[in-house]
Amino acid sequence: MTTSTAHATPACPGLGTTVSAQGVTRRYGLRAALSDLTLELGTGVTGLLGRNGAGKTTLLRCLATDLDPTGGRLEILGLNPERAADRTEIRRRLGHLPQNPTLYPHFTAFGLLDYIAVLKELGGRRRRHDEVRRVLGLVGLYDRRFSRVRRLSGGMKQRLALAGALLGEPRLLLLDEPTIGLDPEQRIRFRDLVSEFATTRTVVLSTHQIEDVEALCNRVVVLDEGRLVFTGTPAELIGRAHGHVWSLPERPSAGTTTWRRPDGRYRVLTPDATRPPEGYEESAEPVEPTLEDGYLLLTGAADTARTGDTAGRGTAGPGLT
Ligand SMILES: Nc1ncnc2c1ncn2[C@@H]1O[C@H](COP(=O)(O)OP(=O)(O)OP(=O)(O)O)[C@@H](O)[C@H]1O
Repeated sequence: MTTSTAHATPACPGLGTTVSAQGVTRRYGLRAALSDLTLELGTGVTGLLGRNGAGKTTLLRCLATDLDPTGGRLEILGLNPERAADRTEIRRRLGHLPQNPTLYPHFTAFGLLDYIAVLKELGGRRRRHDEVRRVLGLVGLYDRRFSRVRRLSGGMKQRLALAGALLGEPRLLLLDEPTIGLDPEQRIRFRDLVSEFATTRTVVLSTHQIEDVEALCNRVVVLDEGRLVFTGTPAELIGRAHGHVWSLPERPSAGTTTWRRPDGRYRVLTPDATRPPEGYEESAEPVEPTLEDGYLLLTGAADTARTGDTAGRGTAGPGLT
């Protein structure tokens, strides 16, 4: 299912709605970081994609009740974040890993999570400590629980911040670029953790790592300049690029998104038409598209790469309707 701007979109069928946004707008001064966003999300992992500045963090911050929309209506976990009592209840039930989490450097890993658990009002001392140990185990930092935060590596700090978001088993988990700095082993561990977590809960994952979206998400939302330009399954986004990807024996003269593969042939993404680039009708071989191809076509980035025109946004790919 695809939408250009403000069309209602169903959540995962049969799995209930966790987040409902109706015409949500968020302005910073005159700039609209989110424009008239209508969207419903349910159980599972939703991948939030978009270029730098597309509005992903702004959307997550609105869902985390950290920012108020300047227009439209949000419903989160059946509650209205405009009402103070509801807002408190939403905050009790959500976990948020922000883009630049604040981690007090002189705390130990355990002490920091315990501090967050106190703020989250997670029961008495014993229950709280059990919960802290549980999430430390989930992110593979149990052995480092007595290390000072400042002595942890970048990837470990990221995992510690994730553990903080997981405290209390939130119903809604908001993750802003969570896999930055993780090594491959930890990234797999992250996928395992999030995919299990999302069998009964809602996860919204903002990322530039398209392979994480392919691996984890049952739903993809693409933002472009604050507008919703796609919502659907990963397979539907890949489907956008069918017939647009080719393998050629040489770099085509008319530029398009391309690179030289290890086998010496050039992988080419043609934004305009589902036919081989002109002059290569005989030698072109069709290539199975990836999610990245669908995304590049949708956001017009394939055209931008071709022209080298980073400001030229008038050449949107065929997915923009
Ligand atoms: N506090 C702020 N004050 C003013 N403008 C802001 C503020 N935060 C974000 N913006 C602007 O809002 C727009 C959306 O920013 P946002 O951080 O939501 O994008 P993003 O998709 O998360 O980007 P990235 O992928 O780079 O993290 C951008 O134009 C940005 O410059």
